[in-house]
Amino acid sequence: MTHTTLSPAPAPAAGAGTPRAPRRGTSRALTWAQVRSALPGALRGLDPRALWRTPVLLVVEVGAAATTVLAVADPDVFAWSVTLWLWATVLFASLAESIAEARGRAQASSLRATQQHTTARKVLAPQDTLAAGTGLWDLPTTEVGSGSLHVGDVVVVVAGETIPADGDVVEGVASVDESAITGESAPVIRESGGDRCAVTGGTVVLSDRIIVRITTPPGQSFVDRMIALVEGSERQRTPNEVALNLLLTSLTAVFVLAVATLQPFAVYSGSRQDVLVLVALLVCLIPTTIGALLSAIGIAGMDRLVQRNVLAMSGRAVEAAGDVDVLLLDKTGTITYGNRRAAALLPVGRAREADLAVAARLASLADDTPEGRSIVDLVDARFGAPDVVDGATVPDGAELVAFSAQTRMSGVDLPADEGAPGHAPTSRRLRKGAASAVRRWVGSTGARIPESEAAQLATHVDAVSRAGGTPLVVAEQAGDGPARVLGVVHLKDVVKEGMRERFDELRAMGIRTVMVTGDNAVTAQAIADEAGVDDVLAEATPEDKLALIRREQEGGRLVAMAGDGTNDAPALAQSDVGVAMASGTSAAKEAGNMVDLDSDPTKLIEIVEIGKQLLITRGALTTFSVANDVAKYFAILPAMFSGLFPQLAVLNVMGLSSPQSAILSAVIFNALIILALVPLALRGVRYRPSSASALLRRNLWVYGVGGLVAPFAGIKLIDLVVSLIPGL
Ligand SMILES: Nc1ncnc2c1ncn2[C@@H]1O[C@H](COP(=O)(O)OP(=O)(O)OP(=O)(O)O)[C@@H](O)[C@H]1O
Ligand SMILES: [K+]
Ligand SMILES: [Mg+2]
Repeated sequence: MTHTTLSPAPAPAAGAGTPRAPRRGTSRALTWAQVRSALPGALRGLDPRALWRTPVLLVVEVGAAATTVLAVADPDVFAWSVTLWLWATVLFASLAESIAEARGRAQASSLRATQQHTTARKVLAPQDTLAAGTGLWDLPTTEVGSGSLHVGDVVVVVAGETIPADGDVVEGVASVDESAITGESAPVIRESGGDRCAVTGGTVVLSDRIIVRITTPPGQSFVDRMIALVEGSERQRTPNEVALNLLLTSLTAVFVLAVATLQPFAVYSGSRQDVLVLVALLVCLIPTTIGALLSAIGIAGMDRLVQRNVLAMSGRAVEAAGDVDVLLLDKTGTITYGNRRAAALLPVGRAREADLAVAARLASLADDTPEGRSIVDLVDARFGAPDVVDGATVPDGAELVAFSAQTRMSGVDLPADEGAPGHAPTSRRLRKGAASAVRRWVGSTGARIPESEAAQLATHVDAVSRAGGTPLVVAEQAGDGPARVLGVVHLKDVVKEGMRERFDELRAMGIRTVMVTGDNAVTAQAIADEAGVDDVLAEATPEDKLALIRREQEGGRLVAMAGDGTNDAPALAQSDVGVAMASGTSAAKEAGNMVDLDSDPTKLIEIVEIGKQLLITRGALTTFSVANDVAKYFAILPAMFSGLFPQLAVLNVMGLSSPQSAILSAVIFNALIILALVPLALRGVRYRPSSASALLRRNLWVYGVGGLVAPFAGIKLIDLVVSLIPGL
């Protein structure tokens, strides 16, 4: 057995190697080309069946259709100008969404490039052989197109080849270039057994070879699903969007009623109004601005996530991210690099280091986790392997005890051997695992660990844990006798760089970070101190993680979780925002609602920022839109009734040139403001970490007062131009 041993963080050497690939969609400014390419989509969006979902805009379209009929019947410059600008209003609204979708598509196409067809080397064997997942190296293979692979198929990928589809490594270790999807040039290790077994279609194996079991059918990979989402074809409205849309619709209904009932009063007081003018008034009063920009804001949020290499599977999760209170992270592979490797053997009592080595190696030969293999590697490196035990494989008749997150142990039951001369043949049971678990197991055999040994064991466990390492205690039971502890294996792991600063940032955003780990309390605390998380939950089983999340949620808090392991899957599914590391298992990725292609748990900072930005942008533009409509009221009402009530002229604070010019200017402003705000809707309102109430106050000021003032200036300016048009 040979394994590639790479440093835990294969960082590209400074000055050497390929530079970091540019982030997707480097140029984020809105260009004319984008607007032009969005035009056909915008025209399609004028279809009433498409507008049906946004009643505010449907009302504008119906109004535009009505004024068209009126203008045809009784043509004059005013009627045609209003009509034209009403159509422009609907078109601009449709254009906003279309531009957002077009930008999403551009973003997605760079992802789609990774989903090209390749040939795959499919292993030919009966289903049960494939399902076993071992001994697949020497089976015959056949070449097939990646498009014809099915879930459960098993393929061999060797150095230099592209991985044909998303899957899990079932045998082997390889370094993989994932730059096609992450833009990150440093290779990553993918290996069977552990929490780093998932591979993504389109990435390239750099060294060694692996056997991969396909986990997603072609066309339904994470990348495919994300593409469908950013392109808008599968975008479903989030509960917040639905609620806001409902509010906008009710407001619209109220104004439709108000404007409709205006006419009887007007007739009664002898100033019957043109239907044209009533339609113009209605369109100016209903919240067209936010109605037009609402879906663009949502699409742009998803789009910003893709730019940061995060694939979100639902818009709802993006919104939830904006309100997250607690972030749970698992330790190994999330806060640390997760390349836990055996570094030292610490014998206890009468056991010699060689005894411990033999037992640890035997107990690991069939342990397909990276930890298990690293123990075999360490013993082989130190003692020159198979000489220590006979044969490199577990003896016939041995029974493996696989590692589980519940038992936190693994090992092997060896059958009775011939026995040394003078000794009766005895069977042996070997276990290794978390100290508390192995102590319990030793106790269950009726053994009492002698006091001196117990003290020595505690010292070793403590020393390893304090150093942030994971101690695995090794114990042995001969026959039915009492078990004895042989010693401790020191598994070393390294905390990822920059964790402390990132957690400080999260704290500034008001988010509490909790590390949840299956490891012991001392190790957990050591790593927690080094990484700077707020809280730890140690010796946690998957059920404990789940219970912790439920507890937080019952307290009314929104929980985000970053994890990579199969044992994290239930917790990822339960949390409001579940971010699975792309390096993690497919179970974790299926359970979460986001996948981080960079496998960086602190990406949550950016995810939260984007979520907050989305919520703030929506709130700000809603405030602006409603404030705007109030101001337009002052432009139109005096114009409508000034003939009848000259006193109303006081309300004509803007000093607009004529009633017709005032009404037309308001309509034009109402249309242009949509276009003017498209860049802001796409870019999002700036977010700086600060308290929610401070943000609210600031935004009410900027967008509320701004929304009130802008129309006065805007309409006045437009009026100056419009009044030059002959015939008005
Ligand atoms: N291969 C193994 N054999 C025996 N025991 C193991 C093995 N791997 C891990 N353990 C023990 O089980 C404990 C739980 O491991 P696990 O990987 O499930 O942790 P976890 O809950 O995923 O948390 P984290 O990933 O943050 O460490 C470890 O702390 C270690 O003591
Ligand atoms: K309006
Ligand atoms: Mg884990």
